[in-house]
Amino acid sequence: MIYRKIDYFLPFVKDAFPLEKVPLVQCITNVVTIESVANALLYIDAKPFMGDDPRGFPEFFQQNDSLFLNLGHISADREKAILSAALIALETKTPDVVDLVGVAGSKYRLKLARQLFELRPTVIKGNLSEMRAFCGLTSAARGVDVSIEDTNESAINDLVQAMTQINHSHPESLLLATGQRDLIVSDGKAIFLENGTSQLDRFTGTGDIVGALVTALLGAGTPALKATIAAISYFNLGAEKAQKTTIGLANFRNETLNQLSLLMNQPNWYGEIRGGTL
Ligand SMILES: Nc1ncnc2c1ncn2[C@@H]1O[C@H](COP(=O)(O)OP(=O)(O)O)[C@@H](O)[C@H]1O
Ligand SMILES: Cc1ncsc1CCOP(=O)(O)O
Ligand SMILES: [Mg+2]
Repeated sequence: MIYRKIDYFLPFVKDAFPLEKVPLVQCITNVVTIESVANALLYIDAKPFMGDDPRGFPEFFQQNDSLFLNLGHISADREKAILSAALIALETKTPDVVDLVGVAGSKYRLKLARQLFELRPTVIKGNLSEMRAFCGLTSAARGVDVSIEDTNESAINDLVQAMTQINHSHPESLLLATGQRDLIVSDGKAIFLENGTSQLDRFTGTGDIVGALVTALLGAGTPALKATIAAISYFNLGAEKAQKTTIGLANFRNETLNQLSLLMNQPNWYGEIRGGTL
Protein backbone atom coordinates (compact mmCIF):
# COMPACT_ATOMS: atom_id res chain seq x y z
CA MET A 1 0.00 0.00 0.00
CA ILE A 2 1.56 3.31 -1.06
CA TYR A 3 0.07 6.59 0.13
CA ARG A 4 0.08 9.23 -2.61
CA LYS A 5 0.25 13.00 -2.35
CA ILE A 6 -2.64 15.14 -3.54
CA ASP A 7 -0.87 15.67 -6.92
CA TYR A 8 -1.69 12.06 -7.77
CA PHE A 9 -5.42 12.68 -7.30
CA LEU A 10 -5.63 16.16 -8.84
CA PRO A 11 -6.38 15.00 -12.43
CA PHE A 12 -9.34 13.00 -11.05
CA VAL A 13 -10.94 15.72 -8.96
CA LYS A 14 -9.77 19.18 -9.99
CA ASP A 15 -12.48 20.04 -12.52
CA ALA A 16 -15.02 17.31 -11.68
CA PHE A 17 -17.44 19.76 -9.99
CA PRO A 18 -19.47 21.70 -10.98
CA LEU A 19 -20.62 19.20 -13.60
CA GLU A 20 -19.81 20.10 -17.21
CA LYS A 21 -23.44 19.62 -18.19
CA VAL A 22 -26.67 18.81 -16.37
CA PRO A 23 -27.08 15.06 -16.91
CA LEU A 24 -30.47 13.34 -16.79
CA VAL A 25 -29.88 10.32 -14.57
CA GLN A 26 -32.39 7.49 -14.82
CA CYS A 27 -32.54 5.49 -11.59
CA ILE A 28 -34.11 2.13 -10.86
CA THR A 29 -33.43 2.08 -7.17
CA ASN A 30 -34.74 0.92 -3.82
CA VAL A 31 -37.82 2.47 -2.18
CA VAL A 32 -35.99 2.97 1.13
CA THR A 33 -33.69 5.75 -0.07
CA ILE A 34 -35.21 6.82 -3.38
CA GLU A 35 -35.99 10.34 -2.20
CA SER A 36 -32.49 10.88 -0.78
CA VAL A 37 -30.99 9.69 -4.05
CA ALA A 38 -33.19 12.03 -6.12
CA ASN A 39 -32.37 15.02 -3.93
CA ALA A 40 -28.64 14.24 -3.82
CA LEU A 41 -28.64 14.36 -7.64
CA LEU A 42 -30.45 17.69 -7.64
CA TYR A 43 -28.01 19.12 -5.07
CA ILE A 44 -25.03 18.52 -7.40
CA ASP A 45 -27.04 20.01 -10.28
CA ALA A 46 -27.96 16.76 -12.04
CA LYS A 47 -31.56 15.79 -12.89
CA PRO A 48 -32.97 12.59 -11.43
CA PHE A 49 -35.62 10.52 -13.14
CA MET A 50 -36.86 7.49 -11.18
CA GLY A 51 -38.19 5.69 -14.28
CA ASP A 52 -38.56 1.96 -13.63
CA ASP A 53 -41.48 0.90 -15.85
CA PRO A 54 -40.20 -0.93 -18.98
CA ARG A 55 -43.13 0.46 -20.99
CA GLY A 56 -41.36 3.83 -20.79
CA PHE A 57 -37.84 2.63 -21.59
CA PRO A 58 -37.82 3.42 -25.34
CA GLU A 59 -38.64 7.05 -24.52
CA PHE A 60 -36.52 7.25 -21.36
CA PHE A 61 -33.41 6.06 -23.18
CA GLN A 62 -33.81 8.81 -25.75
CA GLN A 63 -33.56 11.35 -22.95
CA ASN A 64 -31.28 9.95 -20.25
CA ASP A 65 -27.51 10.44 -20.07
CA SER A 66 -26.78 7.61 -17.65
CA LEU A 67 -28.48 4.83 -15.70
CA PHE A 68 -28.29 3.78 -12.04
CA LEU A 69 -29.40 0.20 -11.25
CA ASN A 70 -29.70 -0.61 -7.55
CA LEU A 71 -30.58 -4.10 -6.31
CA GLY A 72 -31.79 -3.01 -2.85
CA HIS A 73 -35.46 -3.62 -3.53
CA ILE A 74 -36.24 -6.48 -5.85
CA SER A 75 -39.38 -8.24 -7.02
CA ALA A 76 -39.84 -10.51 -10.03
CA ASP A 77 -41.09 -7.54 -12.06
CA ARG A 78 -38.30 -5.22 -10.95
CA GLU A 79 -35.74 -7.88 -11.77
CA LYS A 80 -37.08 -8.02 -15.34
CA ALA A 81 -37.09 -4.22 -15.55
CA ILE A 82 -33.49 -3.98 -14.32
CA LEU A 83 -32.26 -6.61 -16.79
CA SER A 84 -34.12 -5.00 -19.65
CA ALA A 85 -32.72 -1.54 -18.78
CA ALA A 86 -29.16 -2.93 -18.55
CA LEU A 87 -29.54 -4.54 -21.97
CA ILE A 88 -30.76 -1.29 -23.54
CA ALA A 89 -27.89 0.57 -21.83
CA LEU A 90 -25.45 -1.82 -23.50
CA GLU A 91 -27.10 -1.44 -26.89
CA THR A 92 -27.34 2.35 -26.70
CA LYS A 93 -23.90 2.79 -25.03
CA THR A 94 -25.52 4.56 -22.09
CA PRO A 95 -23.07 4.58 -19.16
CA ASP A 96 -24.47 2.64 -16.21
CA VAL A 97 -23.72 1.78 -12.60
CA VAL A 98 -24.87 -1.41 -10.86
CA ASP A 99 -25.13 -1.20 -7.05
CA LEU A 100 -24.93 -4.65 -5.43
CA VAL A 101 -27.15 -3.81 -2.44
CA GLY A 102 -27.98 -6.96 -0.47
CA VAL A 103 -26.13 -9.49 -2.66
CA ALA A 104 -24.20 -10.85 0.32
CA GLY A 105 -27.29 -12.31 1.96
CA SER A 106 -29.56 -13.02 -0.98
CA LYS A 107 -28.83 -15.68 -3.62
CA TYR A 108 -31.27 -14.37 -6.18
CA ARG A 109 -29.73 -10.89 -5.95
CA LEU A 110 -26.28 -12.43 -6.43
CA LYS A 111 -27.53 -14.32 -9.50
CA LEU A 112 -29.02 -11.13 -10.91
CA ALA A 113 -25.76 -9.27 -10.21
CA ARG A 114 -23.80 -11.86 -12.19
CA GLN A 115 -26.26 -11.61 -15.11
CA LEU A 116 -25.94 -7.82 -15.05
CA PHE A 117 -22.15 -8.02 -14.98
CA GLU A 118 -22.23 -9.93 -18.28
CA LEU A 119 -23.94 -6.85 -19.74
CA ARG A 120 -20.76 -4.88 -19.04
CA PRO A 121 -21.83 -2.07 -16.69
CA THR A 122 -19.49 0.90 -16.69
CA VAL A 123 -19.14 0.62 -12.91
CA ILE A 124 -20.17 -2.15 -10.51
CA LYS A 125 -20.13 -1.23 -6.84
CA GLY A 126 -21.07 -2.51 -3.41
CA ASN A 127 -19.82 -2.21 0.12
CA LEU A 128 -16.82 -4.34 1.13
CA SER A 129 -19.05 -7.22 2.29
CA GLU A 130 -21.20 -7.15 -0.86
CA MET A 131 -18.16 -6.99 -3.13
CA ARG A 132 -16.66 -9.99 -1.31
CA ALA A 133 -19.80 -12.00 -2.03
CA PHE A 134 -19.82 -10.84 -5.63
CA CYS A 135 -16.18 -11.93 -6.04
CA GLY A 136 -16.98 -15.39 -4.62
CA LEU A 137 -15.25 -14.79 -1.25
CA THR A 138 -16.89 -15.53 2.09
CA SER A 139 -18.80 -12.54 3.39
CA ALA A 140 -19.81 -11.90 6.98
CA ALA A 141 -22.54 -9.45 5.99
CA ARG A 142 -25.96 -9.47 7.53
CA GLY A 143 -28.45 -7.46 5.52
CA VAL A 144 -27.21 -4.48 3.53
CA ASP A 145 -24.36 -3.17 5.69
CA VAL A 146 -20.61 -3.85 5.81
CA SER A 147 -19.58 -6.37 8.44
CA ILE A 148 -16.55 -5.41 10.53
CA GLU A 149 -14.99 -8.85 9.91
CA ASP A 150 -14.75 -8.03 6.21
CA THR A 151 -12.71 -4.88 6.83
CA ASN A 152 -9.44 -6.14 8.35
CA GLU A 153 -6.14 -5.95 6.47
CA SER A 154 -6.12 -9.56 5.27
CA ALA A 155 -9.76 -9.43 4.12
CA ILE A 156 -8.99 -6.26 2.17
CA ASN A 157 -5.92 -7.83 0.54
CA ASP A 158 -7.93 -10.90 -0.51
CA LEU A 159 -10.65 -8.68 -1.90
CA VAL A 160 -8.27 -6.50 -3.93
CA GLN A 161 -6.76 -9.64 -5.42
CA ALA A 162 -10.20 -11.04 -6.32
CA MET A 163 -11.36 -7.73 -7.77
CA THR A 164 -8.17 -7.50 -9.85
CA GLN A 165 -8.74 -10.99 -11.26
CA ILE A 166 -12.33 -10.16 -12.19
CA ASN A 167 -11.25 -6.87 -13.75
CA HIS A 168 -8.75 -8.82 -15.84
CA SER A 169 -11.50 -10.96 -17.39
CA HIS A 170 -14.01 -8.06 -17.61
CA PRO A 171 -11.88 -4.99 -18.37
CA GLU A 172 -14.88 -2.89 -19.47
CA SER A 173 -16.19 -2.54 -15.92
CA LEU A 174 -14.62 -0.60 -13.04
CA LEU A 175 -15.09 -2.28 -9.65
CA LEU A 176 -15.67 -0.25 -6.49
CA ALA A 177 -15.93 -1.57 -2.92
CA THR A 178 -16.87 1.00 -0.26
CA GLY A 179 -16.32 1.17 3.48
CA GLN A 180 -13.90 2.76 5.90
CA ARG A 181 -11.37 2.23 3.12
CA ASP A 182 -12.73 2.38 -0.44
CA LEU A 183 -11.15 0.12 -3.06
CA ILE A 184 -11.22 0.86 -6.78
CA VAL A 185 -9.95 -1.51 -9.46
CA SER A 186 -9.88 -0.36 -13.07
CA ASP A 187 -7.64 -1.14 -16.05
CA GLY A 188 -5.51 -3.37 -13.82
CA LYS A 189 -4.88 -0.45 -11.44
CA ALA A 190 -5.89 -0.66 -7.75
CA ILE A 191 -6.49 2.55 -5.79
CA PHE A 192 -7.69 3.12 -2.24
CA LEU A 193 -9.31 6.14 -0.60
CA GLU A 194 -9.66 6.79 3.12
CA ASN A 195 -11.84 9.85 3.65
CA GLY A 196 -15.22 9.90 5.36
CA THR A 197 -16.31 9.28 8.92
CA SER A 198 -17.73 6.30 10.81
CA GLN A 199 -21.06 8.12 11.15
CA LEU A 200 -21.65 7.36 7.46
CA ASP A 201 -22.50 3.83 8.59
CA ARG A 202 -25.32 5.25 10.67
CA PHE A 203 -27.69 6.71 8.11
CA THR A 204 -29.25 4.76 5.31
CA GLY A 205 -28.60 5.45 1.66
CA THR A 206 -24.96 6.60 1.81
CA GLY A 207 -23.85 3.87 -0.59
CA ASP A 208 -26.84 4.53 -2.84
CA ILE A 209 -26.03 8.24 -2.96
CA VAL A 210 -22.39 7.57 -3.85
CA GLY A 211 -23.60 5.24 -6.63
CA ALA A 212 -25.93 7.93 -7.95
CA LEU A 213 -23.16 10.57 -7.84
CA VAL A 214 -20.86 8.31 -9.87
CA THR A 215 -23.73 7.83 -12.36
CA ALA A 216 -24.28 11.59 -12.64
CA LEU A 217 -20.60 12.24 -13.35
CA LEU A 218 -20.64 9.52 -16.02
CA GLY A 219 -23.74 11.15 -17.53
CA ALA A 220 -21.88 14.45 -17.65
CA GLY A 221 -19.20 12.78 -19.77
CA THR A 222 -16.61 12.04 -17.05
CA PRO A 223 -14.54 8.87 -17.56
CA ALA A 224 -15.23 6.01 -15.09
CA LEU A 225 -12.10 6.24 -12.91
CA LYS A 226 -12.35 10.00 -12.56
CA ALA A 227 -16.12 9.80 -11.89
CA THR A 228 -15.58 7.23 -9.15
CA ILE A 229 -12.70 8.96 -7.35
CA ALA A 230 -14.42 12.34 -7.59
CA ALA A 231 -17.81 11.09 -6.36
CA ILE A 232 -16.43 9.24 -3.32
CA SER A 233 -14.06 12.05 -2.36
CA TYR A 234 -16.71 14.72 -2.77
CA PHE A 235 -19.24 12.84 -0.65
CA ASN A 236 -16.78 11.81 2.04
CA LEU A 237 -15.08 15.21 2.38
CA GLY A 238 -18.53 16.80 2.67
CA ALA A 239 -19.32 14.32 5.45
CA GLU A 240 -16.06 15.16 7.24
CA LYS A 241 -17.04 18.82 7.13
CA ALA A 242 -20.56 18.03 8.36
CA GLN A 243 -19.18 16.05 11.28
CA LYS A 244 -17.25 19.06 12.54
CA THR A 245 -20.29 21.30 12.83
CA THR A 246 -23.13 19.01 13.92
CA ILE A 247 -24.34 17.05 16.93
CA GLY A 248 -26.61 14.03 16.43
CA LEU A 249 -27.08 11.75 13.46
CA ALA A 250 -30.11 13.48 11.94
CA ASN A 251 -28.24 16.79 11.85
CA PHE A 252 -25.15 15.06 10.50
CA ARG A 253 -27.22 13.49 7.72
CA ASN A 254 -28.81 16.81 6.86
CA GLU A 255 -25.48 18.65 6.76
CA THR A 256 -23.79 15.89 4.72
CA LEU A 257 -26.53 16.27 2.10
CA ASN A 258 -26.31 20.04 2.39
CA GLN A 259 -22.60 19.90 1.61
CA LEU A 260 -23.38 18.28 -1.75
CA SER A 261 -24.52 21.68 -3.00
CA LEU A 262 -21.91 23.71 -1.10
CA LEU A 263 -18.55 21.97 -1.17
CA MET A 264 -17.93 22.61 -4.87
CA ASN A 265 -17.90 26.38 -4.16
CA GLN A 266 -14.73 25.88 -2.16
CA PRO A 267 -11.91 26.03 -4.77
CA ASN A 268 -9.66 23.52 -2.98
CA TRP A 269 -12.41 21.16 -1.76
CA TYR A 270 -10.25 18.13 -2.58
CA GLY A 271 -7.19 19.33 -0.64
CA GLU A 272 -7.59 16.77 2.15
CA ILE A 273 -7.96 13.62 0.02
CA ARG A 274 -6.23 10.64 1.65
CA GLY A 275 -5.44 7.54 -0.36
CA GLY A 276 -3.00 5.85 -2.65
CA THR A 277 -2.26 2.79 -4.77
CA LEU A 278 -2.27 -0.89 -3.89
N1 LIG B 1 -16.37 3.75 8.68
C1 LIG B 1 -16.29 4.61 7.67
N2 LIG B 1 -15.35 5.59 7.69
C2 LIG B 1 -15.27 6.47 6.66
N3 LIG B 1 -16.09 6.47 5.58
C3 LIG B 1 -17.03 5.51 5.50
C4 LIG B 1 -17.18 4.54 6.52
N4 LIG B 1 -18.20 3.71 6.16
C5 LIG B 1 -18.65 4.15 4.99
N5 LIG B 1 -17.95 5.23 4.57
C6 LIG B 1 -18.18 5.98 3.32
O1 LIG B 1 -19.59 6.07 3.14
C7 LIG B 1 -19.96 5.87 1.77
C8 LIG B 1 -20.91 4.69 1.68
O2 LIG B 1 -20.19 3.50 1.93
P1 LIG B 1 -20.81 2.22 2.62
O3 LIG B 1 -21.33 2.56 3.97
O4 LIG B 1 -19.77 1.17 2.52
O5 LIG B 1 -21.98 1.87 1.63
P2 LIG B 1 -23.36 1.16 1.93
O6 LIG B 1 -24.23 2.26 2.45
O7 LIG B 1 -23.77 0.68 0.59
O8 LIG B 1 -23.10 0.06 2.91
C9 LIG B 1 -18.64 5.68 1.02
O9 LIG B 1 -18.29 6.92 0.44
C10 LIG B 1 -17.63 5.27 2.10
O10 LIG B 1 -16.33 5.71 1.80
C1 LIG C 1 -31.99 -0.57 4.40
C2 LIG C 1 -32.23 -1.10 3.04
N1 LIG C 1 -32.91 -2.25 2.81
C3 LIG C 1 -33.03 -2.55 1.52
S1 LIG C 1 -32.32 -1.41 0.52
C4 LIG C 1 -31.81 -0.48 1.86
C5 LIG C 1 -31.03 0.77 1.71
C6 LIG C 1 -29.60 0.46 1.50
O1 LIG C 1 -28.85 1.65 1.29
P1 LIG C 1 -27.28 1.63 1.30
O2 LIG C 1 -26.82 0.55 0.37
O3 LIG C 1 -26.88 2.96 0.79
O4 LIG C 1 -26.84 1.37 2.71
MG1 LIG D 1 -25.15 -0.14 -0.45
